[in-house]
Amino acid sequence: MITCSAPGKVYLFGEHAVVYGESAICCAVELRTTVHVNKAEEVIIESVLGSTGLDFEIHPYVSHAIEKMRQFTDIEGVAIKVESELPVGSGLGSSAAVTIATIQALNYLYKCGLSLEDIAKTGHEIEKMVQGNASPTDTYVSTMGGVVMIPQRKKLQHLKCPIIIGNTNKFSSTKELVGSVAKLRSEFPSIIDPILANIGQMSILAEKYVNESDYRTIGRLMNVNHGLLDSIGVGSTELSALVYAARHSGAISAKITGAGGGGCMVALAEDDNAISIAKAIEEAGGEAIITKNTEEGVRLE
Ligand SMILES: Nc1ncnc2c1ncn2[C@@H]1O[C@H](COP(=O)(O)OP(=O)(O)OP(=O)(O)O)[C@@H](O)[C@H]1O
Ligand SMILES: C[C@@](O)(CCO)CC(=O)[O-]
Ligand SMILES: [Mg+2]
Repeated sequence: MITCSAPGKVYLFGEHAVVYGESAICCAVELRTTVHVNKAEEVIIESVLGSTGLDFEIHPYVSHAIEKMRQFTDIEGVAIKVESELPVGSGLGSSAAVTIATIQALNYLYKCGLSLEDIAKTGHEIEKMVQGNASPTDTYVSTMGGVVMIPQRKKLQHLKCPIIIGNTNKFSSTKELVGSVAKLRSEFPSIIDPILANIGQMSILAEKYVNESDYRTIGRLMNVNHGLLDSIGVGSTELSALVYAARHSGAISAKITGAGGGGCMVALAEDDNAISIAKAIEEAGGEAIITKNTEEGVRLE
């Protein structure tokens, strides 16, 4: 049996805009998806979503990963078991983490010799296929770990401050939210395109502050990014409640992370106020997770 794991992520800047080629800065977090694979008589996929064979409805990412890996090797039957610390469909990159961990586990099991770059690229192709339109961000950061800038594929300085995630526990489908932004953009290109370009500029400006570990300035820009995400329709009452609870309890910054709609927000904290921010998020009706940036991308367990 081979076991691999891959991390989830939070966006400091640039979700949605990155789908249209703008820049984003994304940060791998210490919450991982673990995938066990073993040769078997038939295809069996087991996860919190159920137990299936090759199934593009219930297990689209894992099923496409098996199909893609069939381009490199002969896979007859395989038993795949997924365990995850990441909430499903919540903006923390659960789809990318399960995809990347599955590809790497199959890569080891069948000795395909894929490099990390190959794995990130194959993962991106799968996200595009399932999501309709997808940036390479989530799959790249899940493969490489650290803090990365996309589309430049540049590694930035490790983020040392505590990261607080607030989960609304309201499911959000990335495919649907990416579709709703596409619709808004096609109706009002002269309004929406400059907003997306502005978000991209924020990432370009913020690169320097990330590399200098200037969390105050990063935070001020993240708050602006939140407002722009709200303006393109990916906010919600529940997300706003958690964002403002975090800010009022002393967070350096608080914004939507990932596709939005429901799902999660992210706040940056000082070393000494992470717990009080987490409490404020819980009091506002969210589920709080205190985590940090990890340099560990996909790995063999
Ligand atoms: N533990 C898991 N086991 C099996 N499939 C999973 C698991 N976690 C996520 N998935 C797959 O990923 C889908 C959710 O992906 P989606 O892109 O909508 O949300 P996300 O990746 O959590 O958020 P975002 O893309 O905004 O970061 C699920 O419907 C399922 O197909
Ligand atoms: C909303 C989006 O920008 C981030 C999802 O985590 C979609 C993508 O980049 O594929
Ligand atoms: Mg996803």
